[in-house]
Amino acid sequence: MRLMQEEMIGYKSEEEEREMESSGRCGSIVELGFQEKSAKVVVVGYALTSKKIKSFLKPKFEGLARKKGIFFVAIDQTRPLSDQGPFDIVLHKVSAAYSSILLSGKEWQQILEDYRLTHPEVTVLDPPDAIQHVHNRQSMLQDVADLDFSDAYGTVGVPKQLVIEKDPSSISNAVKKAGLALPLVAKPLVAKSHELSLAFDVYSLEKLEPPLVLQEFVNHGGVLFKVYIVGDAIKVVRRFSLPDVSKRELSRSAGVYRFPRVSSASQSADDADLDPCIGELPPRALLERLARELRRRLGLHLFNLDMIREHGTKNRFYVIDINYFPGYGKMPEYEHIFTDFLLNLAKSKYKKRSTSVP
Ligand SMILES: O=P(O)(O)O[C@@H]1[C@@H](OP(=O)(O)O)[C@H](OP(=O)(O)O)[C@H](O)[C@H](OP(=O)(O)O)[C@H]1OP(=O)(O)O
Ligand SMILES: Nc1ncnc2c1ncn2[C@@H]1O[C@H](COP(=O)(O)OP(=O)(O)O)[C@@H](O)[C@H]1O
Ligand SMILES: [Mg+2]
Ligand SMILES: [Mg+2]
Repeated sequence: MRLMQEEMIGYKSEEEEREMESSGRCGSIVELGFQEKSAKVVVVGYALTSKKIKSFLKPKFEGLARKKGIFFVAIDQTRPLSDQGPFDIVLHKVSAAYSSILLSGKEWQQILEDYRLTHPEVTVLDPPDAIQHVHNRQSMLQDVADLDFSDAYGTVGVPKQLVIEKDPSSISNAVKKAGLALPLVAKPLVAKSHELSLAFDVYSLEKLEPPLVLQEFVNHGGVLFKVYIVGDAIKVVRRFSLPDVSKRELSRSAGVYRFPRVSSASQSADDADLDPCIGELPPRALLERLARELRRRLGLHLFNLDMIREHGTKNRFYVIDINYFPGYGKMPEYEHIFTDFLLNLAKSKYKKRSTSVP
């Protein structure tokens, strides 16, 4: 059976796209000195790492954006934001690593927050405190747990987990008390760190350094679904993941195995000849509802979910990771999806502004 390679929801037809282009752009009207005539354009200020600029602001993407009237302008973090632009949209990924040498991550976050409050006409993608919420592996999954998602298409939960703040010697007791089943995945509490350990006995976990999240390992046939969300649009791709651990293997193994970074090494599984029970994409209706709920609860437009299907079940899914502003450059057709998203955002803001004028 040939599996559908990818699934897109909320994607516009070329006709709609042309219509949008010819209907004139929205957002603020900016006189750009380098253009012959004044034009309605959308100005997007960005504060991203050089790694992100390289993977996301690719020439093909910037070229398409320009054609649609979207211009990207680098933000100078050493100058007041109000003196720059004016921007319609500010695109950023908040983290200590993204601040300039003159600013700490916290200071940059405060600058963005103040700017957001004093410039309601600008859409700051996304609010810094909402991003912080998914920087911690405990709080990131709380909304999925609270959602307790279940419908005709399947269920979505989070693996049973436990946070170890400090004192590694208490781990074995804490694990037994919480009733977590082996094997366990240990992840740094801060989502920015990607080192991962797989433990086959509780005592070896005491070698690890808290703060940690300990999570039950869920067998999923070695395939993971990356669900990319860009506003209302969703795109799903398959990636290879950690292989299943059998009962026999578990009973014969001990110790803890460390992996420097599983996800970045994992390859696309879209072209692999997979057993459909493992590789079939999560139902589209389920993803639409889940994404809608999470967008609202998390207050984010730009994120992805790492989802797995419990091996042997029809549609019992777990969300194991949420990433803010992930590697969209790896998402097929991101150029069209992202530019449409930016145009729609500017358009809705512009509409709101013009209707609120007395
Ligand atoms: O750079 P990429 O393409 O590997 O993107 C990373 C993401 O990969 P993905 O798109 O999910 O495959 C990656 O996702 P995973 O945590 O690896 O699942 C993170 O979002 C990472 O950001 P950070 O290091 O946590 O701040 C992302 O890194 P940054 O590009 O934001 O530095
Ligand atoms: N509870 C789990 N059960 C099974 N596999 C897991 C679990 N948690 C993580 N993994 C595997 O480890 C990888 C990395 O974990 P993840 O939580 O996504 O962290 P990162 O932020 O480093 O990507 C996942 O992509 C998946 O392959
Ligand atoms: Mg991940
Ligand atoms: Mg992650």
